[in-house]
Amino acid sequence: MPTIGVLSLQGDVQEHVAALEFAGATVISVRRERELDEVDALVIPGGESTTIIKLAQHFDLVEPLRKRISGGMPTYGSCAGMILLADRILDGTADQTTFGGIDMTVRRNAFGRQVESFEEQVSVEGIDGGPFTAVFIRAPWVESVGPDATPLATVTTGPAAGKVVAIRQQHLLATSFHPELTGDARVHEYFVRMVRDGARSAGVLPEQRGGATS
Ligand SMILES: NC(=O)CC[C@H](N)C(=O)O
Repeated sequence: MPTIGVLSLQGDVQEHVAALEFAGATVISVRRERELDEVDALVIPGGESTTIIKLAQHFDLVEPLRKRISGGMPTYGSCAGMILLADRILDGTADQTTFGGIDMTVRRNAFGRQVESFEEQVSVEGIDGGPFTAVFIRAPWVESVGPDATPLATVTTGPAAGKVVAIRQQHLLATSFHPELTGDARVHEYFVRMVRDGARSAGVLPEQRGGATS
């Protein structure tokens, strides 16, 4: 069973922990580099990207995180987590940086001030069982996608129709919305499968993990 960390600096950490445990992962909180060293994969929660990056700087986590993310650690970011996985951002604060990893430009708070929060049915490529009730809370969207990343979902109605709200690049996954808030664990199950598949192809599971079936 893979150990998945949830970056626990700020944001809806507990909701991700619950969804990952439901999806069959062993979960730990990550706030220190030594905790990061223990995990096979990481979730960056929704919250406030400016606060998360500041706290990551405070805890000397930025470079270790960049190294793990670019080195192949499966990582999933929801909402603020999506912003933090973007190689480029728009409408960030003056000095706002990210961990990067996904070849995309993300616009913060893209859905507009009036629309602080809304729901929409969104189908995600590669995830069966019908559309998600996607909850957007001061959410980003993906403004443009580079050649290395693959969009998995777009908004279909309203002024934001056509905007990408879920994306994957190899071992990295991001959604503008918060599946951790709706009791629908399919995105987390998809991520746990990504972690297991990656570990298997790297020869880490199941042989070097004691042969347990996973
Ligand atoms: N729900 C969220 O994670 C909101 C993201 C927030 N607007 C940010 O810039 O980080």
